[in-house]
Amino acid sequence: MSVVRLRDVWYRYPGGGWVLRGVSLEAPRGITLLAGPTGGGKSTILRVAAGLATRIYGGYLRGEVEARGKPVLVPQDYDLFILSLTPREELEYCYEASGLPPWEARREAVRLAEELGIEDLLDRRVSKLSAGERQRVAIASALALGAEVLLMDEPLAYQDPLGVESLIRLLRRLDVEGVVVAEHRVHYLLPAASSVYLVYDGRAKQLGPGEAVEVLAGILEPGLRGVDGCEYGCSEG
Ligand SMILES: Nc1ncnc2c1ncn2[C@@H]1O[C@H](COP(=O)(O)OP(=O)(O)OP(=O)(O)O)[C@@H](O)[C@H]1O
Repeated sequence: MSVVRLRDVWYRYPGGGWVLRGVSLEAPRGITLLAGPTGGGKSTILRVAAGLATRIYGGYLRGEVEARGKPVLVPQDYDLFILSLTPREELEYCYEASGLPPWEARREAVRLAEELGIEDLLDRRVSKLSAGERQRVAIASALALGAEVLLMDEPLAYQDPLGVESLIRLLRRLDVEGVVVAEHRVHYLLPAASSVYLVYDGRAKQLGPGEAVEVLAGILEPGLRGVDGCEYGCSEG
């Protein structure tokens, strides 16, 4: 059963040509990796899956888009996503926006912060947090908004290897239906992925465990071949 399903989806931004040209994909539970060359359409697929493409950018969309539960897109630029002065205010605001009364929003904000290990950040200024800390807050905000399918655009950008490992551990244990990640640094995510799509030229092609390393090494990361022969979905924890 897929958590996100696109069927023959075509999309173009206002005034432009088609940037998605018949995308069909099914993201199962767990982490789905969208990889591919720059400008291939990864971010646009996330926007379409989140139901934001035509709402925010306009343009023209056709084809079928379904998500199991509420999809929330965490964009690469967290400053566009986190609107409050402090994480506490942000989480309370998101919970209230999801329909909780203020007293419950206050309680849930603390509970979620503890769950994600960001309770120490609650009363810090968002503007003074590191990129990695802001990312945690953005993920928490998405969950507080009721995300059941988390869509993440290049979450590994600007993260050091330790930050990457801890983010991937977090993504694997989140209580959501599924996570769809657009990412260039594929070698970190391949072992954690349940499904991998190569996105290029407005199309998406599913890559099986046996071919992902070879194909992505050819296009994105020549070093992949040398790292190990790990097939995706192979590592635990
Ligand atoms: N807001 C926009 N308005 C018009 N065209 C856009 C817009 N955003 C993206 N595009 C175009 O859509 C195409 C796909 O872009 P998209 O950002 O989805 O690719 P991507 O695979 O995520 O690229 P990258 O890896 O560089 O982030 C590109 O040709 C891009 O120029």
